[in-house]
Amino acid sequence: MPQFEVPIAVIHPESSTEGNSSIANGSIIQSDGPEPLASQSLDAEDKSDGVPASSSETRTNFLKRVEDKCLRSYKVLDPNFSVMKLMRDMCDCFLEVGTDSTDESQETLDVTPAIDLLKNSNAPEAFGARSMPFDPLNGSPPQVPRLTCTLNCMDDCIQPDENITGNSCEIDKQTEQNCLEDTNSRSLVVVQQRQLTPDDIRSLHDVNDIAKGQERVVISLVNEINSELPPSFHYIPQNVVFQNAYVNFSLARIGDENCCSTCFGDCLSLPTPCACAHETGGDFAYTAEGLVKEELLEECVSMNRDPQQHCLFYCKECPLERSKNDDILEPCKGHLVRKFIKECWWKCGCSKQCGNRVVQRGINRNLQVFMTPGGKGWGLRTLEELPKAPGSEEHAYPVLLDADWGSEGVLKDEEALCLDATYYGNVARFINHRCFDSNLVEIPVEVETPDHHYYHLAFFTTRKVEALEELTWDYGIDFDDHDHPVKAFRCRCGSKFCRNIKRPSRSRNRAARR
Ligand SMILES: C[S@@+](CC[C@H](N)C(=O)[O-])C[C@H]1O[C@@H](n2cnc3c(N)ncnc32)[C@H](O)[C@@H]1O
Repeated sequence: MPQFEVPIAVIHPESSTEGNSSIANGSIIQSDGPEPLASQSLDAEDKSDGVPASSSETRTNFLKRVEDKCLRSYKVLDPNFSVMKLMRDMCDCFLEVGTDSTDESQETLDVTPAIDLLKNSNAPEAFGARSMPFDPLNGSPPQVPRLTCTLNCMDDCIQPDENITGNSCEIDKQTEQNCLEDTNSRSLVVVQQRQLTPDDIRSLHDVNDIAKGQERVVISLVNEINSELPPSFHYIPQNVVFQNAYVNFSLARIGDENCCSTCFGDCLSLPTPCACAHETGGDFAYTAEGLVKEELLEECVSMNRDPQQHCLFYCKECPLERSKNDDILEPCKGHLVRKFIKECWWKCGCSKQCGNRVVQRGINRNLQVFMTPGGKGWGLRTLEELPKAPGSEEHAYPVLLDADWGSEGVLKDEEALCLDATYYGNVARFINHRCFDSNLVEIPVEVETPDHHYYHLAFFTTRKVEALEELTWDYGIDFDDHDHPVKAFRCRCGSKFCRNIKRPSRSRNRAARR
């Protein structure tokens, strides 16, 4: 059973969850091209006679770049020659020229020769525009520093903001013909609306790798459904403590009984399991292939699907109930006593490649963020077949780390932790909910500290998952609990066990533990 640890998020006190439940719409998609330019407008007028010297220079520079590119790319123009590619190259060149330039006075750059080239090319296919940076704050259509890089002649056919989407947009042959026939407006437009703030830049998404190289694998993003942009958030591969969250890591808290300082190499190859297997009953949680062992996995799946059959504990004063705005404090609805996995950590003597270090090594599966066709927004899918139980860590929908509340007596509000990937998170923030028969199950994993108060939530596949299948997780939402600090949505999971349609009585208990 393979594992992949995904979600990473910001840890904050549970009480600050309120108001964070919705994920901001709109975001930035950044192509692998250059960063947004300083003020540049490449307008439609033919100013070949009166262009300012700086523009003339830029124009020459631009044309040379296009020519160089064409020479490199189109030495032999074969029957498959694509105008689309040429258009993309043109956009690239504009961006490069604009980025190179420091002259803010230049406002126009005539590209008539390039468009003439297009006119003469008998373009066999539709035009397209590249993905561009977008407004992370306001969503679509983009409002902030952005590049609008498109043919003016498209304006008659398409609203300007429709020209650029998260991916690319196309216009039909008639539109293309109209464009080619339009002799009055034949240039590219690059418009700057305002300067990017450092925060804008940090939250730009690279569609080729939204993790920006911070994971062991690249994680691409595609939208084949509509023009919606990904939400604005900062990708972080590790949890970060936010606000005044009560998280205390210290070597001193890891006692000798909780680590294997005398181990060497791979703990899984020891004839007798070391101290790090105590948490899982004296046997390691993982197989030599890095998968969660079947028995543990089945138990965790059963716990999620049928919590009533498992041990629940009830807080004297439940922080979850306290966080609701009710006048009367409702009794605790119960929390599952969960199974933990404990990995080897800093104080252990084994190697970093030890088989009892899986979640801490990060994502190693080929995953992709994609726009779901069923109205659930963005989702996460695997690009490769996953056997039962590959895992990945941490996540998205705000989750209470309540697995050990029972042993903590009366918990102060600031001690109750919540994983929230609304603004900072990893790819697991895109995992959508599926009632009951989801293909992922979450298991708490200790990596830094043995206190069960702070832990990672790792996702493991509950069955074999086909390539391109969406990865889903049962959030355990009680769709009828309107007081819950994290507001539910209208579930479109498509499961025949969907609790948003017919709600079995057990769901209230499930929801209560999150
Ligand atoms: C953790 S995010 C998942 C990623 C999200 N789809 C997005 O586009 O960013 C959780 C949100 O996704 C949507 N969502 C997740 N599962 C859903 C489902 N089964 N039906 C409808 N919406 C869902 C809800 O809006 C929910 O608040």
